[in-house]
Amino acid sequence: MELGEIIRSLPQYQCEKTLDGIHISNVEKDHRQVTSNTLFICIHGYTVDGHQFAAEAVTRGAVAIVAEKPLSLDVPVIIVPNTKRVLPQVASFFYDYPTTKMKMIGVTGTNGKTSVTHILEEILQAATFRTGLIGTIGMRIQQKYEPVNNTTPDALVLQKSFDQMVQKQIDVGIMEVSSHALDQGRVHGTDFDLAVFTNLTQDHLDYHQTMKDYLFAKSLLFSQLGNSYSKSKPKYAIINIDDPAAHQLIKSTAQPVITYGIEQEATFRANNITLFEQGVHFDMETPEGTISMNSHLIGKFSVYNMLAAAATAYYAGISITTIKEVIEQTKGVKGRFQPVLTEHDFGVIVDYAHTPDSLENVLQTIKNVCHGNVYAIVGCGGDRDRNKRPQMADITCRYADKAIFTSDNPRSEDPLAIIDDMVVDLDATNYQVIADRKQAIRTAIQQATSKDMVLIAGKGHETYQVIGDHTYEFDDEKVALQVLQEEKK
Ligand SMILES: CC(=O)N[C@H]1[C@@H](OP(=O)(O)OP(=O)(O)OC[C@H]2O[C@@H](n3ccc(=O)[nH]c3=O)[C@H](O)[C@@H]2O)O[C@H](CO)[C@@H](O)[C@@H]1O[C@H](C)C(=O)N[C@@H](C)C(=O)N[C@H](CCC(=O)O)C(=O)O
Ligand SMILES: Nc1ncnc2c1ncn2[C@@H]1O[C@H](COP(=O)(O)OP(=O)(O)OP(=O)(O)O)[C@@H](O)[C@H]1O
Ligand SMILES: N[C@H](CCC[C@H](N)C(=O)O)C(=O)O
Ligand SMILES: [Mg+2]
Repeated sequence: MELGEIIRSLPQYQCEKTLDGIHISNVEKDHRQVTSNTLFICIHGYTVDGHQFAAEAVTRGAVAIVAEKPLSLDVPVIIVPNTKRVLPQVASFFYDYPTTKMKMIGVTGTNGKTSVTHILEEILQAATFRTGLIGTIGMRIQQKYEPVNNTTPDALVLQKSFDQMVQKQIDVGIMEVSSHALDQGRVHGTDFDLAVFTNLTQDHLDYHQTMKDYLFAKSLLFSQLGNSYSKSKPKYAIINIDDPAAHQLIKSTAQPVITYGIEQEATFRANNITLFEQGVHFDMETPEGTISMNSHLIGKFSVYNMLAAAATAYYAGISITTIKEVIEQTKGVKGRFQPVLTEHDFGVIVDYAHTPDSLENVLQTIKNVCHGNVYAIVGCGGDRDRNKRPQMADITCRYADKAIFTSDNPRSEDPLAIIDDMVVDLDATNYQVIADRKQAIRTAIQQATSKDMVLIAGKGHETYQVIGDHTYEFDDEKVALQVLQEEKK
């Protein structure tokens, strides 16, 4: 694409050199990715200022630079007021607005995004749609996951991925939309058709400061959902009506609202819920009548995820019959209430609960089905929301018979200092501190006896543990299996 074509699409810019005759074959914001004929965009980040890499980008092949200030370089330097706002504009223009060429589903909320997007992927694939998925576990176009740096990557990575999806004739893009992404405009330029809200509870207060700011960030997905009614590309906001934030989100959007829930009247509503150790039964009210559902997924929170997926799939054009069939078959996602297969008479569950609400839901679910003692191995991530630490410790001690506080990903923090933050005001005494995660898992497994259940919370699908500057291999499921074997239990 010609540089002039890209730059003239911007509302405001200045450049002293001619833009003509320069061909752009790549756009980058990281100088390490620059190749010949790249347009390099300098981003002033949280950690470093990308302007300092502009000269190196030119050495590597950048033929033009977008910046917020003059830089003395031999290539054209296009000055704009704010490169962060320009990035999504250039990205979607360069890749020719790929999300207008497929159906796009965005799922936001504190908990349940990965779970809901995966159920949706299964339903859509069963209905023979070709799907592209982006989220915490990675990106996958139809089959294999590729790693992504963020649950919701930046606009450039996103638009490039959507372009790949269009090239591969993907019908529906499904993605998790994090509050950080909404706040930073990573999804500017993404034309969502269905925007889904799971729930809002405390997390990320290190970043958003207050719950009001956190809610505002979430609401952007709904306020930015289309700007006109369109027959060819109808838009829907799919909202969990039981969540206290629901009404604020409904007010944020001009598009038709579809509700789901358990407590309140809703378009998709679950009644007569029976929770079992092996799954859940419920009746689901739908626009086509009530159907009975039998699922392998566990816990009331999973009912919410199934309702969200069902409502979204229905308004994406899938039949109720297919929705029911797939939901009844699905076994869930790696690391979300995942049983570790043991031949022993106690259960071990790996779960990604890393917020107070998710931990409470999961422990409540285990408590309801466990006939012995509940062991919970819980830690909190370093360099993340500190407010949730004492809450998570308190919840653990309230539900578990025996709590073991350990390390999650301590990152740059002292593991014991994180655990201190967790237990500092704790009145309960039914806990032990074992900072070494493997040792914590071993201790619980050594102590567990018939009918007990051991919850290993916080890291779910993760295959690593970040301690200081090092990333070590660590997979809760594998470690649990190894310990079970070593302990001959
Ligand atoms: C706080 C935050 O959101 N940071 C994001 C931000 O990083 P940053 O601003 O620190 O970037 P930076 O390192 O200062 O770099 C600035 C610029 O210089 C460039 N650069 C940098 C170094 C270099 O050698 N050369 C170079 O060109 C960079 O490419 C960039 O353009 O931009 C990066 C690229 O888009 C993101 O990967 C990064 O996410 C970090 C890793 C992160 O941890 N983010 C978390 C808070 C987050 O976003 N989490 C949510 C999930 C939440 C949930 O699931 O609940 C998510 O969506 O992942
Ligand atoms: N609807 C829900 N409500 C509350 N808790 C849930 C819900 N769904 C899942 N959980 C719990 O939250 C954990 C994380 O679920 P999931 O990975 O689907 O959420 P997420 O929103 O993608 O999280 P992240 O923000 O880290 O990407 C699960 O392991 C489970 O413990
Ligand atoms: N998306 C979540 C992941 C947390 C996972 C937990 N294992 C941790 O490292 O804190 C976050 O950024 O808060
Ligand atoms: Mg996720």
